[in-house]
Amino acid sequence: MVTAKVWVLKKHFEGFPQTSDFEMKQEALANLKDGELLLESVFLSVDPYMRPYSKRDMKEGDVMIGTQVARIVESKNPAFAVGAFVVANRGWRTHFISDGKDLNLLPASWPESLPKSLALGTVGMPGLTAYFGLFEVCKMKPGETVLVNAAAGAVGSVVGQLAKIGGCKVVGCAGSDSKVAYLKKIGFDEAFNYKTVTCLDETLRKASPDGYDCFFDNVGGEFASIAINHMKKYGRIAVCGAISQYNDTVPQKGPYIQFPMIFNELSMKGFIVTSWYNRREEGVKALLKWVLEGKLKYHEQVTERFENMPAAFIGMLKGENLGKAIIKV
Ligand SMILES: NC(=O)C1=CN([C@@H]2O[C@H](COP(=O)(O)OP(=O)(O)OC[C@H]3O[C@@H](n4cnc5c(N)ncnc54)[C@H](OP(=O)(O)O)[C@@H]3O)[C@@H](O)[C@H]2O)C=CC1
Ligand SMILES: CCCCCCC/C=C/C=O
Repeated sequence: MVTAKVWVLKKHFEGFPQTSDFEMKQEALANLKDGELLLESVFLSVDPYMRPYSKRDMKEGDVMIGTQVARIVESKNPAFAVGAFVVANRGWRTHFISDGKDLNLLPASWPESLPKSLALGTVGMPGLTAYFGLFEVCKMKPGETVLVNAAAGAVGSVVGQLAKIGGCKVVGCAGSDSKVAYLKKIGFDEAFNYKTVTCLDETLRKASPDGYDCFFDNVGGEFASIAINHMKKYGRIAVCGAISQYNDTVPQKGPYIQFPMIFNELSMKGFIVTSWYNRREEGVKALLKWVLEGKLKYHEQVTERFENMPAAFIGMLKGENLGKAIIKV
């Protein structure tokens, strides 16, 4: 019999998550029935959505939500061979049993040269968020100027590079000078540290005096309120995330957005990446191709050991990650 380690939400987060809000437990897994598989997590993902979704969808004592790349260690299902790797959505667990219906096999064409953890990042959910958010929600066109915040993270770093692939000028910001240097290295035309600029309004104007056609907003709050005034006529805003607000205990009061929306005839659309998953295969194929061609660079912030998942999650929310935050079990 296999015993899985799992992390549960011991206490709902109040403000910034604390390690004491989590508890590690053990779960005895039953023997496999016909049609079932036993899987072990190899890489797990910590993502910002876990913070707002924990409040919306979880109760205390539930296993933390999340995805993993897992290896099939035992199979009583002829459609799944032992040794194959899958992406699963089974939460913070070291091992689990599946009937195969909720698994996505890694593409057979997955190259040996690429880490399988990319299926949780650049070639996974965050990469797909950038792909559909930029091409479908922002409807980015060649020659335009794109603004993205949280640009050195899992989604933002792909947004900026896809904008370059698509023939745009790209401006990004991040929370440290080393992240800014990374953005320049991967091809951003302009990049700045939003924590140290003296005037965000002036910095945005200087980076693109004519304004922005597309704004891929990962952050919300004050940044978005200022950036909206820098949109060009008919500009498009993809409301992807609002990480600056996820840990607020008192909702922020923003300036009101009607004036720039009306006078510049802007479009602003929120989206959830999974609504585009009917085209998941197309997105994965495109992202994988660009990675293999060297046009789409990636960086992963790998935390070793399942035991360190809460620390990795909290660290990611604090900005300790460059690129995708990953846990290697
Ligand atoms: N709509 C959708 O379907 C999806 C939305 N998202 C959203 O996209 C955003 C980025 O996600 P992801 O790329 O996975 O995460 P990241 O890898 O970018 O990690 C989060 C980053 O957010 C930045 N950050 C944290 N707090 C603040 C703050 N107060 N102000 C500005 N930046 C902050 C930090 O970088 P720094 O050092 O630069 O501050 C941190 O590294 C999130 O808002 C997330 O919720 C993600 C996936 C799908
Ligand atoms: C199967 C994983 C689903 C992830 C959906 C993420 C949506 C994110 C919203 C904001 O961060």
